[in-house]
Amino acid sequence: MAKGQFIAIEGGEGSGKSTQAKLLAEALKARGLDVDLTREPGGTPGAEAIRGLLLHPPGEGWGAEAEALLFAAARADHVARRIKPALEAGRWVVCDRFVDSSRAYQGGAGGVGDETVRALHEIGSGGLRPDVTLLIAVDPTVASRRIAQRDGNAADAIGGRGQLYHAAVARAFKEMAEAEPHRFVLVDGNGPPEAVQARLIGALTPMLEQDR
Ligand SMILES: Nc1ncnc2c1ncn2[C@@H]1O[C@H](COP(=O)(O)OP(=O)(O)OP(=O)(O)O)[C@@H](O)[C@H]1O
Ligand SMILES: Cc1cn([C@H]2C[C@H](O)[C@@H](COP(=O)(O)O)O2)c(=O)[nH]c1=O
Repeated sequence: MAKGQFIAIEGGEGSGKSTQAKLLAEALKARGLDVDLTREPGGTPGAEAIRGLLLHPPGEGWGAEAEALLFAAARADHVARRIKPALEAGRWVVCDRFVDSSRAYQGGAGGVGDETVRALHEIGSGGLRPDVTLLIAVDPTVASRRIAQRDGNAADAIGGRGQLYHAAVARAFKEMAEAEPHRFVLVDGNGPPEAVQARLIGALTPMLEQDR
């Protein structure tokens, strides 16, 4: 059985990841591929429970290291119980965020450091990396407008962090993409969803043609 392909969609808040992940899963299914659409943090009952603890923390919230460990724990469960079995069964996995979010948010903006996040990922998930990571970038004012329209004032514990934090997240993503150009594809997320989707599909064309 051929191993499936693992596609991660990354980017800052409001860049359109969830919208694009859904559209991409539909487009891949329409090509006859067996697709598992999932997300992080989450994707399994245990990881979804950890998601609740991370986005709506009890008490005074988590310290930076505890937060990084919780994301790694959620991911370990998700990889072991859902992503790896799907790939081994020849399915394609489309994941709305993966380890590069931990590298950008906890490692970069949160100050835990890239090496530590990667070490946690090695322990928890055997260092699994996507075959391709689609990094969606939008103008920050566009992203803020979309989030305000979607959420009003109801930000979660991480989305509600200040502008400086989210600017550091964006910088960390950019640096990762520059450092690993063979894995990352930078996608312009400005414009209507259908136009962004066409760019994503364009970026995946070599992978799709290889699979024919
Ligand atoms: N290309 C687009 N043009 C206009 N609005 C969009 C576009 N893509 C998504 N939206 C809208 O913007 C909001 C945020 O989109 P979405 O939830 O897909 O982003 P996200 O990157 O997954 O956000 P988050 O990381 O905060 O969960 C939603 O209300 C969505 O309908
Ligand atoms: C996987 C992952 C996520 N986050 C943050 C990013 C968002 O603020 C929330 C939830 O994600 P959503 O796309 O808005 O649903 O969690 C993070 O800090 N580190 C991670 O590894």
